[in-house]
Amino acid sequence: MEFTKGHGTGNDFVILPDPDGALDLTPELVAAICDRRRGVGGDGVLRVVRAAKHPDGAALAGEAEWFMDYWNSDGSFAEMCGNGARVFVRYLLATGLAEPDGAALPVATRAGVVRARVEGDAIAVEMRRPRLYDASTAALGGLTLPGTAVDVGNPHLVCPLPAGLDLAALDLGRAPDFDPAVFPAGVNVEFTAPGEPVAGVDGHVLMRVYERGSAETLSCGTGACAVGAVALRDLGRDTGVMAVDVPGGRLTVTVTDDTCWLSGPAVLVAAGALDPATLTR
Ligand SMILES: N[C@@H](CCC[C@H](N)C(=O)O)C(=O)O
Repeated sequence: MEFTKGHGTGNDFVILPDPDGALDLTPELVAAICDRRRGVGGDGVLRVVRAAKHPDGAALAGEAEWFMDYWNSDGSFAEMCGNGARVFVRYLLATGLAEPDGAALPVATRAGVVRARVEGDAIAVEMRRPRLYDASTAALGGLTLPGTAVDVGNPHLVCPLPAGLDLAALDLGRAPDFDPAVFPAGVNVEFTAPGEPVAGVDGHVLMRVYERGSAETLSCGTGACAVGAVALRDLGRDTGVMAVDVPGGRLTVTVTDDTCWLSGPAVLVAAGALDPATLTR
């Protein structure tokens, strides 16, 4: 089985080319591939499959040639992955499966079609505008932190830390508790703190994330969009540009009236072949 390894601000993925949807990908195999000691290692898997050849992509085949079949490292599915979409597009362009013709490149996902463009070294993806829909809480190490539930195609809970709490000192070695009545399918939890002023943007936020299905990661693109939208609301704004710093680097989030652009580096670092039989033995 051929694979390529890539990452966006340290959110890393194993990319599996499967144009005709012929791979027998199971949750067990995905978890084995993502195992950082016995497998290739990654926060998730991106299967590159023609939309027409995947049951979840077929309805979108008229709008996008390629479907991003995203899996978390524990073998669960997610509707959307912002950094994954950016790395997916980097892969399509690097392998010639898509041409950088100046127009936005459509990619089908379980959360609908997203559109990507190349911005110098960065790849930007246009997703749905984050929908802030509820107040909720996350509990972590004896703390109960109020937050905002946000739908970015997948579920998020954004919890700004109270003054005096150190973002870097949070122990994200175990999952935060959340209200399953608000998040029946689980949730990605972002913890945030204000950043120093940055030129050229409307605000700057620092974030760490505990991802549903992947534990703490160095970055989460949809999480950054959720954080950007909450920070803009807290500034009294509907739209604007936010710099969101994650442990793996900086993402730029632009919230417009209708959509949200996520921009940042997307890099392919290795390629090879793996033997599923040895991984699952
Ligand atoms: N890291 C991703 C989000 C991946 C999916 C998430 N863990 C979920 O289950 O919703 C991103 O960059 O958006």
